[in-house]
Amino acid sequence: MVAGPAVMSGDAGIEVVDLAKSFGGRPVFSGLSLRVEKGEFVALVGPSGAGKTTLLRCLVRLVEADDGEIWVAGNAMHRLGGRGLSDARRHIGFIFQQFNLVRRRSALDNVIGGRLASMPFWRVALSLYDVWDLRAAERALARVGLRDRSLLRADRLSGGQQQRVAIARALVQESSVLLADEPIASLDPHAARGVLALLRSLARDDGLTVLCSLHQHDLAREYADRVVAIEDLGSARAPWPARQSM
Ligand SMILES: Nc1ncnc2c1ncn2[C@@H]1O[C@H](COP(=O)(O)OP(=O)(O)OP(=O)(O)O)[C@@H](O)[C@H]1O
Repeated sequence: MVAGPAVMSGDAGIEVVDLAKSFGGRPVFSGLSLRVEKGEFVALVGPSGAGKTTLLRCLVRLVEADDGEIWVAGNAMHRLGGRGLSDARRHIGFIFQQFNLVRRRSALDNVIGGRLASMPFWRVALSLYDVWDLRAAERALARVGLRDRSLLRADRLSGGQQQRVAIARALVQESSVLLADEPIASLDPHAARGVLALLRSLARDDGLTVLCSLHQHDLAREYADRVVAIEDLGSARAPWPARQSM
């Protein structure tokens, strides 16, 4: 990894420089560079196996890159460790295809879960949240259009509503960057459009930086400010035969 200042002087929301990752000696990508401006909604497309999930996970160091620089919200993620890395991750929202909600807990409880890292365990176990946390969770649910669903159990909500709860959980972390990995893959077309419209609004109206992997190129073009193909970002080399299946 390249040495450098711990805080980026530029103003990108996300910047990746010369990133390389292989698994067991098989390269997924190398020399991959990407810049996403603050407040920009970028859709990441590419064939199955091209490395979209790997790239998103590298950004938060859930997967360790072999080489390169990773800057997210001004933090040099590639240089951080321990507490510094945890603190940086706390302000990066990660949205998954399968929502990852606690099904038997209310929407509100799930959203408050986004603040767990800053709460003592006993308060979480007893659902003793302070007023500030509650208000923040209610605001986040209102922002995603679910003010009137806050007390419903997550498994009583539709797929689109569950994904909105997951987005609210990311918002309550005070994230300035949202990483979304196939967030609409489990949704019907109507709900999928609703989630993409919400991500677009969070970028345009709230200034969040959004990087979202998608398979549907038409929806990517319709909703994102910019569509990037992972294979154009560097020497992306999906392990054969994944690229062949396109
Ligand atoms: N933990 C791992 N160990 C070994 N190989 C892996 C691991 N994670 C991913 N890969 C491989 O890396 C390549 C990229 O996978 P990745 O999931 O990032 O692709 P993707 O573009 O997100 O695909 P999809 O669109 O199908 O989700 C694939 O060939 C995959 O098999």
